[in-house]
Amino acid sequence: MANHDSIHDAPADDIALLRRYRAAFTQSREAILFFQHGRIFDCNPAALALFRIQDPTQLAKLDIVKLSPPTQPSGQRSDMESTAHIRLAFNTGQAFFDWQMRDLNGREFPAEVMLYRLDLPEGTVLQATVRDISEQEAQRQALLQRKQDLLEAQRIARLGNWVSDFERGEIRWCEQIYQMFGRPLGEPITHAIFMQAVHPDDRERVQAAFDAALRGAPYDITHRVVPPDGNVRTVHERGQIEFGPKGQARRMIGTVQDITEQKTLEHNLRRLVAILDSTSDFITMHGPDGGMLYMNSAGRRFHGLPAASVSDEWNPEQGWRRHALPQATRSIAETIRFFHPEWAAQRIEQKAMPTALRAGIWQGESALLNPDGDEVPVSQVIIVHYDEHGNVDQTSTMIRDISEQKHLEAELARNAITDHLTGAFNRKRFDEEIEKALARRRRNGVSTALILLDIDHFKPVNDTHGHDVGDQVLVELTQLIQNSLRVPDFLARWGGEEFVLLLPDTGMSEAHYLAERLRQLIASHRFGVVGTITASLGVTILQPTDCPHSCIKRLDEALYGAKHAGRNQVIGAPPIISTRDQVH
Ligand SMILES: Nc1nc2c(ncn2[C@@H]2O[C@H](COP(=O)(O)OP(=O)(O)OP(=O)(O)O)[C@@H](O)[C@H]2O)c(=O)[nH]1
Repeated sequence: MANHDSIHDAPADDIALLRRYRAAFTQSREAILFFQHGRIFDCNPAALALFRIQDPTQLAKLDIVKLSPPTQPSGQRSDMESTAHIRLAFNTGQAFFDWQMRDLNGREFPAEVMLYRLDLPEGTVLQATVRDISEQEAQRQALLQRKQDLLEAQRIARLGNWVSDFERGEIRWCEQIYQMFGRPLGEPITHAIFMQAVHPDDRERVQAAFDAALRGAPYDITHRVVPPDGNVRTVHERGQIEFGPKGQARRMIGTVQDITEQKTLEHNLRRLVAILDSTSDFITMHGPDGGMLYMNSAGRRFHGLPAASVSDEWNPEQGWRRHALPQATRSIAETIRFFHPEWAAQRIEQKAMPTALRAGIWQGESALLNPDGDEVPVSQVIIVHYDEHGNVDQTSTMIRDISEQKHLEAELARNAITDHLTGAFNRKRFDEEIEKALARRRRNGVSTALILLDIDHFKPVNDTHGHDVGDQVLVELTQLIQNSLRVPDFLARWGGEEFVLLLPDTGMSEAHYLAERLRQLIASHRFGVVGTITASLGVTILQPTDCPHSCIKRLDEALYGAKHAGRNQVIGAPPIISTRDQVH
């Protein structure tokens, strides 16, 4: 603009040419600037607009350095960098470079700059063509970001994509696949290299799937890969073939997903379920609403439900599935009533569940109903699992049939208080009973009687027939006595061939009468090969001042009296009354 007057001095053709150039210069959408010694002396309207130069007369004062920020994105100082480019343009005639520019309003933008050295009659000047590439740059950045996001998403999903271009005969893997297959990044890939990475045991299957895909079948296969580090991974591959117009396979596009962790989890879970299924405890799992999701084999056997395999009950996509479980197990309330007797159901609802929900676990005893409706005692553990928000996620129960244990416990308890040969109570139990009887006597004055019974001449029975026969006599005698007692009467083996009876609410004459009846019963009974035997009996009643020792002593004395008086008789103490003569 500063030099356009010179056009008038030129010949006509040149003038026409110059006008054309001038028009092109003026209308160019690219910013064109001329400068010399660092000062701009001409520029086109596009440059004025780009650099927001309002007043063209300012141009002459404008230092080229003013159109750049002090430093470039690279961190270099703009003045030093630009000097280098200008020097290059001077020396070689041109210099192309990307440059961060700044307009007079202070907006910075990236640009492509082309510097040309123009050797004109009036001296050497530089022409700068500046193209604002901020939009392209923004697009490039957005594209780069999208690519990075995609890579990141693929990395998170452990997903890689590949293309097999049959026409060009090349396979392209994304970075993820190189990593998954443990190949050096950028290595040219062939089908052979891919197959080499596939686990040897899976190669045949993968090749068959690939061949089928070439014939149009969907390529969808899970197989293992063995990277050079030897850490076997499991991948899921999916692919799709693109066919050309003549039906020829052009290329195949596919994805590879590393599902090693998922597979490991799946395997572990299957193993755990297998363990759950092999235990003899009954295990159930319930969803957040309490509906039953799973019952292990032991539970199914106990309740007479159809057996189930792990895959019937669980799969990786759907989790637990209610396989062949009764309708009535869809809610917690129904489930509890379905499996437990009423008292246990109430205990679980009112105590067990509230405790488990509060503390995460409850353990205690309850009972189950077997398919015949019989009650089976069980020990039960209820565990409540919570999710990360503190909501109930699942409830598990572990139930153990303790009928055997209960039976043993009862037997042990019985053994502790009974004589193992005769089944009568033992001395220890009698000691407790006499204490209670004495306390009762003192408290309410009700009479309690004691009878001590000793077989006469038992030694010869053993000596003649052997100890086993002697034992049998003791057992039979116990039965005989037991059968003639009332419910509250108490029989214990005092020791050897001696038995003691405690008879609540019984006075002296009544006790005497019973003792006499027993004596006659024994004397008239035939004890197998032994034939008949007799017994001597002592009788007494508890006195308010008695202690166990004093009453037993009295009883012992009465029995001694009966023995001394010739055996096979009843003696009461005190007073000493013999009844043999009365009965015979
Ligand atoms: N078979 C058997 N015999 C027992 C058992 N306990 C004690 N005896 C026997 O009972 C007999 C008791 O004998 P003694 O105390 O001499 O009295 P007895 O022969 O019954 O004579 P008197 O009591 O004086 O009439 C002994 O031979 C003991 O071995 C037992 O559990 N089984």
